[in-house]
Amino acid sequence: MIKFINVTKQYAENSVALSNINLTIDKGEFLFLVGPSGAGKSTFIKLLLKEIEPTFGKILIEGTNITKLSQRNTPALRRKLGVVFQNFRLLEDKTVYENVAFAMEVINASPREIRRQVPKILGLVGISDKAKFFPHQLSGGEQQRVSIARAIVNNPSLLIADEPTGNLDPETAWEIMRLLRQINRRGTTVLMATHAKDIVDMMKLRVVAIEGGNIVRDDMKGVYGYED
Ligand SMILES: Nc1ncnc2c1ncn2[C@@H]1O[C@H](COP(=O)(O)OP(=O)(O)OP(=O)(O)O)[C@@H](O)[C@H]1O
Repeated sequence: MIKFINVTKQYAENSVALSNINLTIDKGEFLFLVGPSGAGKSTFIKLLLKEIEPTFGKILIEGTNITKLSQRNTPALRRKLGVVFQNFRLLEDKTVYENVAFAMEVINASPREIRRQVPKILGLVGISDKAKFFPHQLSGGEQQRVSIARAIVNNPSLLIADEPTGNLDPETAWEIMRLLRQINRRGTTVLMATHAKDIVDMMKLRVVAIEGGNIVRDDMKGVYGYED
């Protein structure tokens, strides 16, 4: 469903963030993206989100070459992608329910669909009892559940998680991992960039390691492979 074909991203003349990357991610996979700081992980994610454009090469998402996509068609692409960040990025002046509903409002879902879908997703991520709370009234793990709910409420085919456990204690981090794996088992492809060695080593899933803009490892049932 995702293909990077000879993708290079050069920010400046002497700064190549990704160098001739070729990678295929199949539908339903769970993939960890690892590598030292500055390796190119965020650049990889920004390219998928079309926040930046590759210098060379193309990126296909479900057969669509996103590098060729017009601005008019970019929202349709973004609908296929859900994103979760380390620092949650919830709207502080909206309740849990409203945060998730808002993601549906911006794609013009009907009020009826929203009333039906939001409670269902809050249930799925295990946060129904906090629907009327504001983000500052929630623990970090609960806030991350809300941000996951928001990311999946429009049924994206790919969920991108950029360090989703980075701000959580180990126990809460594992709860979030169980949730991401559950969402993956329901059919959503998951791409997770992380520095969480224990999690990567325990889960025995596909691991792609980037160093200096190159893919240096791509293993099924891989390991983290770094000491930090
Ligand atoms: N806007 C930019 N302009 C110039 N160089 C950049 C820019 N963004 C990133 N880079 C460079 O590209 C390289 C890859 O950066 P990137 O942010 O993708 O790394 P990363 O693997 O996500 O790191 P981390 O694990 O610390 O988040 C780095 O050398 C970085 O300095």
